Amino acid sequence: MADKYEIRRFRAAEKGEPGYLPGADWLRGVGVGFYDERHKEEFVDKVMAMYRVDNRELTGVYQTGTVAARSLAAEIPVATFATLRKDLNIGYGRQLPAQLITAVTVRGTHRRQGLLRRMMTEDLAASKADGLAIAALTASEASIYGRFGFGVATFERSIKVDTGPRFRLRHTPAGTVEIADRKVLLDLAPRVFDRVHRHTPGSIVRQDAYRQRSSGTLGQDGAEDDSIRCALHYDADGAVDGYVAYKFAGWDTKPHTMEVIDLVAATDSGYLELWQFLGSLDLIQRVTWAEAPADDPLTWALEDPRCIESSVNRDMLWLRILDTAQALGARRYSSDGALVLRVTDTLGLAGGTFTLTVTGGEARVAVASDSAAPELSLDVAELGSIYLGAVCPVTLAAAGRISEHAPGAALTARLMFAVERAPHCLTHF
Ligand SMILES: CC(=O)SCCNC(=O)CCNC(=O)[C@H](O)C(C)(C)COP(=O)(O)OP(=O)(O)OC[C@H]1O[C@@H](n2cnc3c(N)ncnc32)[C@H](O)[C@@H]1OP(=O)(O)O
Repeated sequence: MADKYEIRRFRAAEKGEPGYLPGADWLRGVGVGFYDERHKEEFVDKVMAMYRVDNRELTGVYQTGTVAARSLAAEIPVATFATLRKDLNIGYGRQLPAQLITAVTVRGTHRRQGLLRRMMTEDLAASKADGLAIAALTASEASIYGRFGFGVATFERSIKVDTGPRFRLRHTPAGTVEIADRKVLLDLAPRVFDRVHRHTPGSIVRQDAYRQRSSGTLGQDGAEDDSIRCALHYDADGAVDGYVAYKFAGWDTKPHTMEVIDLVAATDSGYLELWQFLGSLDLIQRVTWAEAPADDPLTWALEDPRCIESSVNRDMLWLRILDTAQALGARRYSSDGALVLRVTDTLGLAGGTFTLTVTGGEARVAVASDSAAPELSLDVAELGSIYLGAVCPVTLAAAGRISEHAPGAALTARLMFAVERAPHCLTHF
């Protein structure tokens, strides 16, 4: 493989800057991998400008020999991989910088030759060497990333809400909702999201694309999207503390449907009041949202929870612990206790035996000798799964994914790793 392919890594650059062309070719490679239509130049320019704001590192794998006649040029990578660094809320407002991995593609004609493995293992090792304790991704298929030590850590679901006469919430409004021009979200969306991020375990700081998409500045083909609508929630003092960006599915869609593009509320009452607003829209009988929380207060606020038709919970955020002692030490815990954990890691980054002692919610982590008797043994992927409190260690033990050597140790882990409110990640990347 070494002589057939060359790996290049570079930072995203804007139009007019030296790295722009390789970036645009790289984006074409991503489009080939995900079966996208060829992007218009306006779209590419906007995307590269956003990537630059996020300081994305782009990795491309290029053919070194002569490419087949009339096939895609050698400058279009046969494999792509991108990373950016953003903070992850690990519970109780604590933050850990995470290596976010995205845009992973290998062209069908070059697959199963180890290109993904090479890009992934090199990147994880470099991230650890850089001092990061955690990496994260969202997966196109659930069968790919476990082998690299990633475990499912948060969930989401798609919902269809019947907003006909039976839609009634048990909630007395504390604030108000008003319609606004979509463009106000360019400025407001990051500010509202920042408040949500600080109190939501599992939340990841958003990349620049979010405010652009929610405000309709970046539509499908890069043009403005005038179909995006926006409503703002104001608290009792008149300050904006929530918003919903939404889109009408058209008169031909029956029942008449409004699609939520982004719904972000910094307070519990703001969240319910935005739903009251959506439920009150005249001529609309259904509201859909593809990224709703798995554990959703809306369900419990509805007089008739069966207004919600929901998909099964889907895996959303996958976590990969890179440094076990650092990751365990960074968390605040919900219950005091002590555990000896044996962590296995086939990539050799985060394995070992660790004692975790929690007093007053604060952790002390020590590396134990491998001869120390573990109370729980688990792969690093399962450690990633239980880390944010959304996956129950007792269930993983029942599934044979965690071995419990001391009776009750999995329950102790469950109580310790619990977080202050349901984890949810509103950031796809
Ligand atoms: C974070 C994200 O961006 S998610 C998006 C992922 N990308 C896609 O789904 C786009 C379409 N698919 C692809 O581009 C490619 O098939 C990829 C990226 C999934 C795999 O790339 P490849 O270079 O073929 O993988 P590679 O040869 O390195 O295989 C590594 C290992 O993963 C396994 N593997 C690869 N793809 C899959 C898959 N889809 N399902 C299950 N196992 C897989 C291989 O069998 C191999 O296993 P082993 O090392 O234990 O023997």
